Amino acid sequence: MPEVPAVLVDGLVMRYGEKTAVDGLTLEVAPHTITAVLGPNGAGKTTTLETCEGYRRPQTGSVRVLGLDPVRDRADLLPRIGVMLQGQGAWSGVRAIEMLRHVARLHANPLPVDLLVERLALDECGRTPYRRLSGGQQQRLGLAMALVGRPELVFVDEPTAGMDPAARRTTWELLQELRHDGVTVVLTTHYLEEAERLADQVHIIDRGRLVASGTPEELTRGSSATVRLVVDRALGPDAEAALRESVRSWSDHHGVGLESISFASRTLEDVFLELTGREADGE
Ligand SMILES: Nc1ncnc2c1ncn2[C@@H]1O[C@H](COP(=O)(O)OP(=O)(O)OP(=O)(O)O)[C@@H](O)[C@H]1O
Repeated sequence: MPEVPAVLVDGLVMRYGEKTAVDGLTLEVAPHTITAVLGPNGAGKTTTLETCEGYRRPQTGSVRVLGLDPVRDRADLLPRIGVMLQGQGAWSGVRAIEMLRHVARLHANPLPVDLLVERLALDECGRTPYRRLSGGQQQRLGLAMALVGRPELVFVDEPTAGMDPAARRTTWELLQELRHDGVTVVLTTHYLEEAERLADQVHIIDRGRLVASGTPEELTRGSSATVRLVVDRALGPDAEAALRESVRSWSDHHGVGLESISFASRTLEDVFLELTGREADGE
């Protein structure tokens, strides 16, 4: 028997007064995958996620999460899902790690708090009251709180917004490890690179409707206009000149106009991570 979809949104319509935020949205999330929901500001992503999390009741259509109704079956569902909200709600005066320990105690079989503290470098903000944490620290704490209960499914709304590049990489690694361990991850993001790197499946929504679905490869396949060549070592000036010459002669031969050729040894992110003390992943 095929496994139940981790999330099934069917004909969902959500309105705020006159404003239709979600307009007949249907989408499915396969278990044990990372699915990215993309869309411009106001597309209805957060509203959809909040409905899946049981914070809002579908006005029209239905939502099933792990086969359950997020409102009616909330008590059964809550221990099985992790939620990282945008602008994480937290008690402003509570210290970061106390809060994480508190959330851990609410779960039957929590992850060791110290492990999360170490992975997400939360020790640097352990005694700081929540309201004094930087935006990126609040995000990391929010992620830790979403994961501490060992959920089967996590909803992460713009998980890396406001994170520095090192924290963003750690978050990507953590999300990939979760998928490897069989957890389903549903994320929204405005960083297309994030979706491209992480997601098995991408849903693009606009004005509350699904406009495209597919793997990143399926969505980006087509005729190529940008060709990127990655070589395994730094090229000296002679090798660069020879490569330029070969490319020019190829383009003359095939009648293809060249708009630019550029050479770069590292990305700005590589330089940043090197200078701020964390090695790039060697990718
Ligand atoms: N509580 C609310 N009351 C009234 N309108 C709302 C409310 N929440 C969201 N909206 C409106 O519904 C639409 C969808 O909002 P939503 O937050 O779901 O979009 P989003 O795709 O998550 O956007 P973003 O990328 O900016 O986070 C927007 O036009 C927004 O202004």
